[in-house]
Amino acid sequence: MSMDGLPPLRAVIESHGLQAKKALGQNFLLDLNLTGKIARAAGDLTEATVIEVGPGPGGLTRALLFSGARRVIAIERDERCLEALAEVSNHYPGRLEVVAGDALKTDFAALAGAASGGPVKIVANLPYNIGTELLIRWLTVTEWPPFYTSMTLMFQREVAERIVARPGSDAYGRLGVLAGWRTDARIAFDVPPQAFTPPPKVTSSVVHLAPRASPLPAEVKKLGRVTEAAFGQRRKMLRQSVKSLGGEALLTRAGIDPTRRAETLSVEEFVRLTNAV
Ligand SMILES: C[S@@+](CC[C@H](N)C(=O)[O-])C[C@H]1O[C@@H](n2cnc3c(N)ncnc32)[C@H](O)[C@@H]1O
Repeated sequence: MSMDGLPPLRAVIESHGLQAKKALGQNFLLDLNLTGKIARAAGDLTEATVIEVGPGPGGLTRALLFSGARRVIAIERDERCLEALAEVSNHYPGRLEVVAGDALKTDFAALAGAASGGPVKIVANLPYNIGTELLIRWLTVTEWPPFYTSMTLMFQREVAERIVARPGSDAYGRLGVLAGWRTDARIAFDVPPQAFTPPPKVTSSVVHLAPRASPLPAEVKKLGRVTEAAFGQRRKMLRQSVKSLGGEALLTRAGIDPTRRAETLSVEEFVRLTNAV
C-alpha cells in the first residue's frame, strides 16, 4: 500500500494494463512525493474544486485528494484508465468525479459553474500535444475574472519559458503577452525526464498562473490578431509586420516607434496598440 492507502501506482498500471500511449501524450508520474509537491504548488485546496485534465492512472489525482482537495473533477480521454480512477473515487467517496471525454471539447466554465461554491483551481500534468492550446483557451476566456482562481500546470520547460517570458528575450511571443496580460505567471519548479514513466526527451516545469484582478482593458480577439501579426514576422519592424492592421499610422496613433520589433514591446504597449486598431 502507498501512504494514501491505495495500491502503488506501478501495481495499478500493471493490473489495469495501462501501458503508456504516445499519441495521448502519456508520461505518467508515479512518485507520490512529486505529485504531492505539485498539489502543494496549487496552494490550499481544502475549500477548492480542482479541475484536472488527463488524470491517467490517477497519480496526481490521488495527491490532490490526499492533500485535502474538497472535490476533484477529472477529464480523461483514455477509457482504459477509468477502472483505476473508479478505485480512487471509491477510496474518497463523493470527492472525485471522473468525466470520460476530450478536454478539447469540454466546456470548462460550465463544469466550474456546476461546482458548488469555493474556489476553482486547474491543476494538471497536461498532455504535451494539447497543453498550449488549452492554456490559450483558459487565458482568453471572455469573462474576467475567469472561472478559475489559479492554474498549476506542467509543460515542457521550453513552453514554460515562453509563458513567463519578458520583453527582449527570445522566448517572448504571443504566449508571453497573453499570460503576462491576464496573469501573474511563474515557474514553480523543474521536473527531470526520469521522474516520468516513460521519460520524455526534455525537462518539464510546473508553472503557476494567478489571474490578475484587473488586467489592462483590451478586446481579447483583437489582442490575438495584433500579437499574431506582430510575432508572425518577429524579425521585421512593426510597420511591416502589422501592415494589414494599419501599419505606420496605427503605430503612430498608439505612440509606438514604427521601427521597433515585436519582441521589444511590453504587454502594456501591446494593449495600447490593440486599442488603437
Ligand atoms: C502527461 S499524462 C498525465 C497523467 C497523470 N495525470 C500523471 O500525472 O501521471 C496526460 C494524460 O492526459 C490524457 N489525455 C490526452 N489527451 C487528452 C484529451 N484530449 N482530453 C483529456 N485527456 C487527455 C492522457 O490519456 C493522459 O492520461
